[in-house]
Amino acid sequence: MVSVAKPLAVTSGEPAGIGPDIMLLSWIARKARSLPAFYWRGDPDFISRRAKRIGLDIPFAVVEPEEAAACFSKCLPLVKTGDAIDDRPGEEIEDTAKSVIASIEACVHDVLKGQASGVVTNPINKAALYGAGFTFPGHTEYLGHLADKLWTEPPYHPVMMIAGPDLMVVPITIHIALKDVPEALTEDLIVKTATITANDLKHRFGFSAPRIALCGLNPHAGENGAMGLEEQTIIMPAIERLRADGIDVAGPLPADTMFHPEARRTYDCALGMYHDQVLVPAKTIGFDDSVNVTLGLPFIRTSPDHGTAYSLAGTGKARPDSFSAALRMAAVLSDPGAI
Ligand SMILES: NC(=O)C1=CN([C@@H]2O[C@H](COP(=O)(O)OP(=O)(O)OC[C@H]3O[C@@H](n4cnc5c(N)ncnc54)[C@H](O)[C@@H]3O)[C@@H](O)[C@H]2O)C=CC1
Ligand SMILES: NCC(=O)COP(=O)(O)O
Repeated sequence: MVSVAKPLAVTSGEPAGIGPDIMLLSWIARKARSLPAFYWRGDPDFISRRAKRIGLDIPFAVVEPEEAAACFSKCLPLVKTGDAIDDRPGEEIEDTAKSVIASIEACVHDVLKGQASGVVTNPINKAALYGAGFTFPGHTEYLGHLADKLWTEPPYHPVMMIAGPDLMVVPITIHIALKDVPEALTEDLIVKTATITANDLKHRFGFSAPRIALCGLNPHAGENGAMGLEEQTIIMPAIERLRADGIDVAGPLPADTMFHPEARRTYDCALGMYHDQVLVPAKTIGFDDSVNVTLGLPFIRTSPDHGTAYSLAGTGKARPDSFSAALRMAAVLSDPGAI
């Protein structure tokens, strides 16, 4: 089993989604999958009903975070958080948003208090949270906000990475409409994101000299300006600044030819100009073993690379692989000597 100094704090995620299922299935397979100790923050009655629904006979222990590590090998530790929740898989239930957000916030506080080694988030239904007044596009931005509010050296710039054994990618703009990408893409944003990525690859992931590849924005990386100018006016100047800072950067490269196996061997992490440009190849190549990890934060946060998959919730058919990988990665990042 991978060891952690303190257990990992796992958020409830969207109760109608597969988050509860993959967490339960991971605990059941904790030994076979070599998982670190963790506890789940949410409604204990809800999770025990979900376990029964998918045919799992799990001993639970309702505990405080500091008691979780001691019982993890025998019982699944639950820390009561938020309101009572009905178990209605696949159905959007009103009024759960407050509890979903409370669970994220409580897990972050646990890390701040030294009771948890990191936060592993379960998928949320973003639209449902927006409907309840949540003003952040996703966890990544919300966790950046919490870091700014709670830690001592703001501002933090959260960077989304999808990391798998065969491909690591970072989208430079994240949760914004495609039409807004050219406007949002600036030389400073590229330099900041690539610098944080290179730094975390070195200090958290153990790459001694990380090689970054930057995608172009336009087809054929602009074809010398015939298909767009952003490569020349924004991306190339950013690359020159990064190189002047000693960062190994290639690009701007045509995104359509960057992800075949031979091309992938030439870099350690690909930075795309927008979400789908790099998340499509990452999830196509490594859907089950990739992890969403937030760089640039003063604490460790990982997550499975997928969403709530409503149609699988409560069926026992959701694969827990990416969630288990997120637990292992959080353990390794919180203590690179853990494995
Ligand atoms: N970190 C997070 O909180 C994330 C949340 N989401 C949210 O999830 C919701 C649904 O998004 P979708 O784009 O449909 O993505 P999704 O990842 O939930 O589903 C995409 C496809 O993959 C399948 N799938 C996903 N996880 C699986 C698993 N563990 N085992 C087997 N099959 C699995 C689903 O059944 C579906 O066919 C949205 O509300 C979105 O906001 C999406 C991505 C990340
Ligand atoms: N497609 C990945 C994704 O949307 C995850 O977002 P976040 O909630 O981790 O910020």
